[in-house]
Amino acid sequence: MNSADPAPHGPLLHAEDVDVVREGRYLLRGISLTIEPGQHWAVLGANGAGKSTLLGLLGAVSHPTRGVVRVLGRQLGRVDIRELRAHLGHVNPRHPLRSPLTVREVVLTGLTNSIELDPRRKPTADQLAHADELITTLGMTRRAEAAWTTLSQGERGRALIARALMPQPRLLLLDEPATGLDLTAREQLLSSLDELREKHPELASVLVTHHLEELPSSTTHALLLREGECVGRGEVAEIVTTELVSACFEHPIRISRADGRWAARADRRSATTAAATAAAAAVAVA
Ligand SMILES: Nc1ncnc2c1ncn2[C@@H]1O[C@H](COP(=O)(O)OP(=O)(O)OP(=O)(O)O)[C@@H](O)[C@H]1O
Repeated sequence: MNSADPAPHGPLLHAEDVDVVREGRYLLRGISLTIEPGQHWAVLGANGAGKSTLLGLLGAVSHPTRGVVRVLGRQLGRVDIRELRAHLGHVNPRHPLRSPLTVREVVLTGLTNSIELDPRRKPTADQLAHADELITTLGMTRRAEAAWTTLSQGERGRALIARALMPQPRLLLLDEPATGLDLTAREQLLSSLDELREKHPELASVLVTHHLEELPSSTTHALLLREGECVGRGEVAEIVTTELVSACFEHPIRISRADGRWAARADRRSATTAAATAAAAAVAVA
């Protein structure tokens, strides 16, 4: 792991009673979360629930309005966040690269956390070998020499995960990594994540999504957000349930799990019952 690691022991991340207020509006309210090595969190919620806002805090990109966030033992607001970011692998699906770097070169930019290659920094033989190992883990060996500009969205996603892992971070943050992928690309991405987590048991991750089908089977914990507030938080089997997910999305949803993966369907029976109850209540009020 990274040699200048500021907190080799203890939780990787600890947020306590955090509020984020922007323009007088609560984007997050009273959020607490502790992430230990080896845990793989899913953050779920409807559009606008505050998932990306939370990921911004965890990635030391923004600060809480109230409450405390400790990333690798360091409190946000009291340390140079650029230093902390070097220990976090943040995968931004809107990576702004325009030039035709090869997949291997893109992965190597993870060493300097830059968009383009830094011509002054030649990678060492060990770093090149590490890049190739990550490319293999992410299933991109045959595309290692391909230019970024020619990659499909799924290939770009996997290249960016390898790039984020280049500095050997302890925490990997993934913002909707499967958005826009076709079925095969999504399944390849999720298998790569499962494999990665198996190979690096100390790595922790946070994956944001609004689709339960996009959760890798290696997910261990979940946090459900509704309008900036926590609806449930804990071990995935206790949180990703019909009851809590329905409350999170404010819609009757039935959750099923098969082969370690989750599926969500609108619960028509409950929807009909809910609509009938609402109609009866409206009649009663009238
Ligand atoms: N800087 C800001 N100032 C004011 N409001 C903001 C700001 N950033 C985000 N918001 C609002 O905060 C809410 C939460 O945004 P956020 O992007 O965290 O949601 P999300 O759960 O990631 O949504 P989605 O699933 O659509 O990506 C949204 O209503 C958004 O418009």
